[in-house]
Amino acid sequence: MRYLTAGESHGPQLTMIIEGLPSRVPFSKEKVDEELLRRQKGHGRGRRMQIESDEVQILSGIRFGMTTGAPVALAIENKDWAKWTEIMSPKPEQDEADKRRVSRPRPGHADLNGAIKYGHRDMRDVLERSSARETAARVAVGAVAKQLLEYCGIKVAGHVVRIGSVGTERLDLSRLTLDEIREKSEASLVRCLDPEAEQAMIREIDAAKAEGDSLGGVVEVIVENVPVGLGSYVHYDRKLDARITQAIVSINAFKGAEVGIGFEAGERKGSAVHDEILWSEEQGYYRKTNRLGGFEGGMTNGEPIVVRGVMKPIPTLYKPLQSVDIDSKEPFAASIERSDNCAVPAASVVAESVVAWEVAKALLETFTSDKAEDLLREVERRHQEVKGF
Ligand SMILES: Cc1cc2nc3c(=O)[nH]c(=O)nc-3n(C[C@H](O)[C@H](O)[C@H](O)COP(=O)(O)O)c2cc1C
Ligand SMILES: C=C(O[C@@H]1CC(C(=O)O)=C[C@@H](OP(=O)(O)O)[C@H]1O)C(=O)O
Repeated sequence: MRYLTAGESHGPQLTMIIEGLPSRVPFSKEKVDEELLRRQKGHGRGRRMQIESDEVQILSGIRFGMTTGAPVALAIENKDWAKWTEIMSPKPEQDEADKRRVSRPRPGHADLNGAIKYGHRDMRDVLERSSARETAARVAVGAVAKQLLEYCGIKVAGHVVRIGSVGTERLDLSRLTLDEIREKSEASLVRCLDPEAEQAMIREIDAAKAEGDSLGGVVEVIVENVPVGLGSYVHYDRKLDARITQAIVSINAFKGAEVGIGFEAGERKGSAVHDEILWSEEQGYYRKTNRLGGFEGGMTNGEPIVVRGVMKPIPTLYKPLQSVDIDSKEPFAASIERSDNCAVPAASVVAESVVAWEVAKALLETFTSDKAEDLLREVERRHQEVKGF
């Protein structure tokens, strides 16, 4: 299974094609739209989110609420395009657009490297595609993957565990169901499960905004009821933990990812890291702890997948950063009209989506199926097999 996205931030639309989905996967447009709305929300978002009201258009591969097995093509309109038609015009008449050429690279963005790499003197040709607007496309694709996972009994939830200096304790998953995590994060303005931390995060976002500054943070994604043995130890590019962390770092502004206790493992002794193996008639094999976040040897071990990603602060600041004009080579202080000042809550939805995609893809690699019923049968068989193994 694979997907491609196309589209510029201020172009007419985002376009997605998903190939390799089995047939007969239940599909709801409303569920995709719900995910798109979740990505638009969160304290700290800028004015662009008041202009957009993301809604998916289904162009192929779905009939009467089910996938047909054909490629699924989706689109999301950019409402802001109406104001950008001239500047984003594909026609050769460039006079007006030329006057509005972007010659000032923004620190922390793809602008300068992208311009050098692709030979653009107008950095709009870089920034339009490098913009995180593309994450809307990935959430739509992830929402399709989530529906495939849901059909197989696999649940995904995400939440925010840090914004700036405010962090939360690690969750005890034996005391909280995934539905509760989803419910609580949904009720929070910053997708944080701890109400006290939520208030402190909001205060910190507001304070940074007042100073013309921005904030990053850390998000966590949990996937539950994953069959044992997705991914493989036999080759580097089949290790599912590696593919998931790659997917997280591929989200705009993400600078790192960890599985389970992640970097903390480097500080602890082995006995405080590895998860002992137990067996019972009722549960089959299980672990007392899940410090390794559901992975051993690049494969799922049946425990919940727990991954985190760290997002750097938004690079476009109201408090200008210094840069150099590529025409005059003169220094300038970058000024802006609008930007998010914290997009960590939105990014947690993107993180859920890319993780859901990777798990769904690995599921289909392990249990190759043309139709959804065959996939479900194989997944259930694996769950049974593990108990008696
Ligand atoms: C949901 C989301 C919203 C974002 N919004 C902005 C924004 O409004 N302004 C900005 O400068 N960067 C924003 N970013 C981050 C930039 O897109 C990103 O830092 C930039 O493309 C450079 O890529 P890199 O940080 O991955 O190197 C956002 C990122 C995400 C995930
Ligand atoms: C459009 C989205 O995010 C955008 C991501 C972004 C960036 O530089 O990454 C910059 C801003 O865009 P604009 O310059 O049009 O205000 C954000 O609004 C979105 O999340 O849908």
